[in-house]
Order: sequence, then structure tokens, then C-alpha cells
Amino acid sequence: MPTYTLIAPAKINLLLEIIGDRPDGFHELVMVLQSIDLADIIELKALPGDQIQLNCSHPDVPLDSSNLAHRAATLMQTQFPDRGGVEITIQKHIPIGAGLAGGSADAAAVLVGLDLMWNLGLTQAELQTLGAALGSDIPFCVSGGTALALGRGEHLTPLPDPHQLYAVLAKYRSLSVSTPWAYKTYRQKFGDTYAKTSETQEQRRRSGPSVPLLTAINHQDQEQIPKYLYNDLERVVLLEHPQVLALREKFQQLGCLGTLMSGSGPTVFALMNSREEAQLLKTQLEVAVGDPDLDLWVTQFCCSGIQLQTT
Ligand SMILES: C[C@@](CO)(OP(=O)(O)O)[C@H](O)COP(=O)(O)OP(=O)(O)OC[C@H]1O[C@@H](n2ccc(N)nc2=O)[C@H](O)[C@@H]1O
Ligand SMILES: Nc1ncnc2c1ncn2[C@@H]1O[C@H](COP(=O)(O)OP(=O)(O)O)[C@@H](O)[C@H]1O
Repeated sequence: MPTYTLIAPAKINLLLEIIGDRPDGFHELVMVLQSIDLADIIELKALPGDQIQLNCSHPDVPLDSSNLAHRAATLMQTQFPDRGGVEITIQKHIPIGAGLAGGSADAAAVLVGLDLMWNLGLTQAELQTLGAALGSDIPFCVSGGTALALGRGEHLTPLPDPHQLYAVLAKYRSLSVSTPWAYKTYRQKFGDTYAKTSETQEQRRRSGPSVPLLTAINHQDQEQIPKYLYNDLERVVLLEHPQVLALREKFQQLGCLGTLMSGSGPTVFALMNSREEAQLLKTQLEVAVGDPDLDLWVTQFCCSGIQLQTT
């Protein structure tokens, strides 16, 4: 029986604007999502019966049915019965609860991998529809690259890839942020500012901070892109976690093209033009903060979602 090994890249949010409430209780969003080359590696092996067995290199990742990769396998078995079981092994490189969609990337890899293993011939759009039932970021993780994401994050339009940019990531190892908490707190604080009707929501989408960012991306203008980074969730997460705000300020002081918190945080990233500059910034931040709890990565923008690893 062959083993399928998949590369599951993390994402950063170049933009996250909260427009209003949705009838399903989620938030109506405008996001610009970008894949980066920090990735989990997912190995799939066929098992007899309908067993789903999960292994993970990181002790804090749940191995039961609360794991998104496990949930993706269950969903595939429900949709395509009698195809068999699967052993899923996750080599975790994406930090957990970091705003980098690690769990979503793992789930997307299981969807793509089981489609291959079971020879189902599903289209990317069909895999994304399955993924949307499990989590808002999963459809993007399937296709990756650079995309505009609307709705609760599942309506995707591919964008030109600003592939020359590098992102230095900074995250305190012991700090994670719960996505439901971030959205709930945002609603409590700013719910009265939400656009209420579909007309006002559309108006806000057309006049908000995504407009200059999308113009810069569509013109492949690498100088302008970092100037228009934007994330509404910073308004709650940076207030709750001043040490994350301090990281963002430090990046700014040291000099970068632009800096932002990704998703619901607490990872903060800074954009640079070359690997050498990014490496230097990483070293400077490490020295300036001097905290062994701080993890840092140099990553590059990448143009793909889930990929089969060829040996
Ligand atoms: C914030 C973002 C930005 O990319 O990513 P992360 O920081 O989690 O990586 C996403 O919006 C997170 O997407 P994802 O992590 O897939 O969230 P889901 O599992 O679908 O939802 C988790 C919870 O977040 C809230 N939620 C999520 C998406 C959305 N459009 N509105 C919401 O209100 C809901 O409370 C939901 O129960
Ligand atoms: N495959 C997985 N990898 C990591 N975390 C997972 C996974 N499946 C479920 N989780 C749970 O989801 C939570 C959020 O994880 P993650 O996807 O890494 O963060 P974020 O939503 O901030 O991008 C974690 O606290 C963890 O308990």
C-alpha cells in the first residue's frame, strides 16, 4: 500500500476586515490570505476497516476526534463509505493556536490526500466545499497562494502572487489565542458598529481598507503592498496581550516594510524584500527582546496550497 506525503503550508492574513454579522452567527469578512513556506508534513497510510489513527510529533495537539485532520477523515468516510481506514501522521512545524491556520492546513491535506488515496477524482472546488463544512480557513488552505476571501472566509478569488516577499514571524511559545474568543470579544466591543444590511455591508466592502491593498496586489506593486496591511482583530488581541503589541512596535522600530498580527494572533509578522534582510531582522528582534520564550521564523510567500511530496 503506498504512503501519501503531503505538504500543508501555513497562511498569514495580509488583511482581515470585519464587516458585520451573518445569519449563521459567524462574521462577514473581507480577508487577503497568503500562503507561506512554513508547513506541516502529513503522511497518510491505508488501514483496514474504517479505523482512523492519528499520530502527531507535537504533544499538545489533540489526537482524538477534536483534531481537524481526524474530522476531515471522518467527513471523507461519511461522504465516501467503504473506502477503508487511514493512519494520519502529522509532523507539526506550524505553531498551534497562532493565527497561522495550522489545524486547517492539516485538515486540507487529509481531504486532498484521501481524494488521491481513494482515487475519487474530486475537483479542487469539491474539496473546498467539503472543507468549508469543517472550518472557514480550510477552503483557502486547499488551494493556497494569494487570495481574496469573502463571506466567512470560504468565498475565494485568486490574486496575483507577490512571491518576492519574505515574512519574519514572531510568536511567544507559551501564548496562544482562541479564535472564538477573539471574534466574541470583538463583537462585544464593536458589535454596534457592524454593517447591518446587505447594502451597507457591500458599501463597506467597496470603501474599506482592502481597496488600496487589492490595487497594490493587482499591480504587483511590492513596495505598496506592505503599506496597506490591516487586521481588525488587533483591536482586541493587542489590548489583551501587550507583549504582542510590543513585538509589533519592535519590528517597526527595527525597520521593516510593514508589520501586522496574523488572523486571531498572537503571531506577528514583518515583511522584508530579501531573505538576507529578513534573517537580519530576525536576529535583531531576538537580541532586542532577549526572551527564550520567543520563537522566530524566516518564511517566504509561496504560491501553492496542499502539495503531494515527491521523493
Ligand atoms: C481568524 C482567522 C483568519 O484567517 O484565522 P485563525 O486566526 O483562526 O488562523 C479565521 O477567520 C478563522 O478561521 P477558522 O479558524 O477556520 O475558524 P472556524 O473554525 O470556522 O471558526 C471558529 C470560530 O471563530 C468564529 N468565526 C470564524 C470565522 C468567521 N468568519 N466568523 C466568526 O465569528 C466563530 O465563533 C467560530 O465558531
Ligand atoms: N491538526 C491540528 N493542529 C493543531 N491544532 C489543532 C489541530 N486540530 C485541532 N486543533 C485545535 O485547534 C486549536 C487552534 O489551532 P490552530 O489551527 O493551530 O490555530 P489557529 O486557529 O489560530 O490558526 C488548537 O488549540 C488545537 O487544540
